Amino acid sequence: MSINHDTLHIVDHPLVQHKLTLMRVKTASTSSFRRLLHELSTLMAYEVTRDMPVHMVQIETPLETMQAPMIDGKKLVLVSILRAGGGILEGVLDVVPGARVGHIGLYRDPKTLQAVEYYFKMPSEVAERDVILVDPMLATGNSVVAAVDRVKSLGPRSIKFLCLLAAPEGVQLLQKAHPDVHIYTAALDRELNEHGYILPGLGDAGDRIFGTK
Ligand SMILES: O=P(O)(O)OC[C@H]1O[C@H](OP(=O)(O)OP(=O)(O)O)[C@H](O)[C@@H]1O
Ligand SMILES: O=c1cc[nH]c(=O)[nH]1
Ligand SMILES: [Mg+2]
Repeated sequence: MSINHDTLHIVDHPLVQHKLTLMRVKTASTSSFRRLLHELSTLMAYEVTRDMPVHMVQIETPLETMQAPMIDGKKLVLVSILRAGGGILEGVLDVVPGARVGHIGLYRDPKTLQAVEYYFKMPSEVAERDVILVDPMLATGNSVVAAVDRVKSLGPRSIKFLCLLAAPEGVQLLQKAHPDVHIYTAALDRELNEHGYILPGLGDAGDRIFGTK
């Protein structure tokens, strides 16, 4: 199966690419890794929200009355896949502070690489809202497919997935399971290794964000 590039958006802005390179370097400290992830997420938020609906409101400038566009941030639901999704969530919330937030706790079983759910908490109104799922890594795709399965059962209007790094295997799995979900990533890396880690990748995102291991 090949990749559908119509629903895969690689954010190739030089600032995004520069910061991603700094994050990949193995000697990057926990604090700089976390800061870069935050900055990168803010930049990528521009792309993933590009087609957000706006409505016109009447305002008074110092000189006259005009109709001007506004978004309704509350219509957006950000869903963070714990743990590592939290790093992206904070950056996106900086630019869409009114968004509602849900969390899904998932970890990969190291042997089977299947996603195991341990937490699920969503805002009360997800039906007919636009959802952006966030997690830095799309490796086998098992975690994001499990997350989309859960969120879809709540009837949102749309779901997008925002990550930092994607492997071809994970993109294909997500596109096969949920062809309607657009994927936004800073890079499409080469492949997975035998432990399901992305190559060349950046290592274990959760461990690098939180300084565990
Ligand atoms: O596409 P997949 O093969 O499912 O892998 C990607 C998942 O692996 C990582 O989480 P991990 O399981 O390490 O949990 P953590 O965020 O708690 O470290 C990452 O943050 C994704 O959620
Ligand atoms: O390379 C990988 C794959 C899964 N999860 C990570 O944090 N990194
Ligand atoms: Mg991890």
